[in-house]
Amino acid sequence: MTSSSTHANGVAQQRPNRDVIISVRDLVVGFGDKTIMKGLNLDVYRGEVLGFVGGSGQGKSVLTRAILGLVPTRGGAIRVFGQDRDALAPLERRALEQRWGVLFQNGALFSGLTVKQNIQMPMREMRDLSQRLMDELAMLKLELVGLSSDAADKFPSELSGGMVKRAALARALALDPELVFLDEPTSGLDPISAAEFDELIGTLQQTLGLTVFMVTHDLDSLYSICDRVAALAEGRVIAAGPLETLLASDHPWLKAYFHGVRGGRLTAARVEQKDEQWKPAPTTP
Ligand SMILES: Nc1ncnc2c1ncn2[C@@H]1O[C@H](COP(=O)(O)OP(=O)(O)OP(=O)(O)O)[C@@H](O)[C@H]1O
Repeated sequence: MTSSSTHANGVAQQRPNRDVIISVRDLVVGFGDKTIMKGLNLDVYRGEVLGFVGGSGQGKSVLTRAILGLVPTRGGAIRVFGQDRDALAPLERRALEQRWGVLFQNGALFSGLTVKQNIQMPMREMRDLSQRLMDELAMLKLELVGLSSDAADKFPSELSGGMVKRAALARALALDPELVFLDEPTSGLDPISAAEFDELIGTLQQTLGLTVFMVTHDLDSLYSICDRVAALAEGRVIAAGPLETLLASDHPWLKAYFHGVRGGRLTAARVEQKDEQWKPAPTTP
């Protein structure tokens, strides 16, 4: 089931159909005597960019890592592509993990490897490819994320912050995933680089048909590329839906986030911008 909608940035696009790609039910996660997720529920639909927001330390990264199977859960169920990874045999789990790519916070590139070697790391682990083919694929991935071939033989320390993010995105795309997890992809970037990175994610999502789960603090990203937003507070998803729905919420955290001192300025500016777009074109006499 698909229908057309308008992206937050005004670009017409397909609304995500209702195929659930990630389903989280009654999830409980904790460390020691601290419970972080207290019965969390969330659905992520095929072909959408879901922005996941929440205060610092609320558990956004923990949820991402729980979905990826990197932290143990204490209760509930997580299904990705309809499969419960804990119930899978090792080979099936490996096949499932090849269907997603991850951009960890700050890129998490291996500092001792060049960009090309970083991109080839998942290929080496998961595929049996010749070096020549891996070299060609690495160059394609670099081009896809807007990096020149000169970047291939550089080490992460020789790259700018924006280039690190792009190289990390290229690595996340190494195995042609259907689903991509992005943990604060624009953090640490200046506003221009952040906007360019948002645009890149939006373009890739549309051209490659990706489903994107994006943890972010960046209000601009929510406005420009997210189809839906989910908000985390007190161990649960307190709201999920189009940004307009969250903007209208009375929940104290959402009100503070979107209409507080910093968020309020951006929200007002964006609403004004949208009003401008909605004005009818002037008629010629
Ligand atoms: N391996 C761990 N062991 C113990 N506590 C942990 C572990 N990983 C995360 N936590 C705790 O879980 C809580 C949530 O952390 P998480 O990194 O998910 O927050 P976040 O919402 O992503 O924050 P931020 O926006 O600041 O990145 C924090 O209190 C953190 O200290």
